[in-house]
Amino acid sequence: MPDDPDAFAIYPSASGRLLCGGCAAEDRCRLGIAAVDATRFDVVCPAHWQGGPGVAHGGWTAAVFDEVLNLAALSTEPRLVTKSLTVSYLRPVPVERPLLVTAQIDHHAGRDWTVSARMSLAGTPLATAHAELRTRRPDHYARHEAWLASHN
Ligand SMILES: CCCCCCCCCC(=O)SCCNC(=O)CCNC(=O)[C@H](O)C(C)(C)COP(=O)(O)OP(=O)(O)OC[C@H]1O[C@@H](n2cnc3c(N)ncnc32)[C@H](O)[C@@H]1OP(=O)(O)O
Repeated sequence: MPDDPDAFAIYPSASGRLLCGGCAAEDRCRLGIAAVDATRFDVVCPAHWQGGPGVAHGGWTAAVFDEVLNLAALSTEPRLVTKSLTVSYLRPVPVERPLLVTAQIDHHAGRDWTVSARMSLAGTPLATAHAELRTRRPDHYARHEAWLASHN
């Protein structure tokens, strides 16, 4: 745990990838996301995220959206958290097939962001998502740790 948890921010890894705190040490995205640019992502659902036969777990799809929706705003604001995330599951998402996810910023004012994304296979939409992001307060993680300590 760093001395100042609020110093945490996403920076390019050794290989130039933008990775979350859980994947940075391995220098690979365990969800199977590869950025094409800030708003387009090549994604493959790893087989171990299978929910039904040959089909992605819905939690994997939501996690991918959470990641890319934050990535879409990250170049403008590196200190974001997700306030809400809504996913519409339109068709089953196959594992181990090349998917495209596109994301965009719909609105930004002050600390509030609304963003949306779409996951598709060969041009057919499989799922869509909308999220509210918020620029975190300067003491976000310190406040969380203090709150947690008070509940031990
Ligand atoms: C390559 C990598 C790309 C990116 C990777 C990461 C992608 C993933 C991004 C995420 O998923 S972030 C993790 C999921 N999201 C969160 O954990 C956010 C949790 N929610 C909050 O921290 C706050 O509710 C939120 C920042 C959304 C709003 O807080 P605000 O301070 O702006 O509003 P408000 O003041 O109304 O606070 C709402 C309540 O939360 C409390 N709160 C806010 N921040 C807190 C904090 N930091 N610690 C403890 N409590 C906190 C606050 O005290 C208050 O409690 P009460 O209703 O009891 O009064």
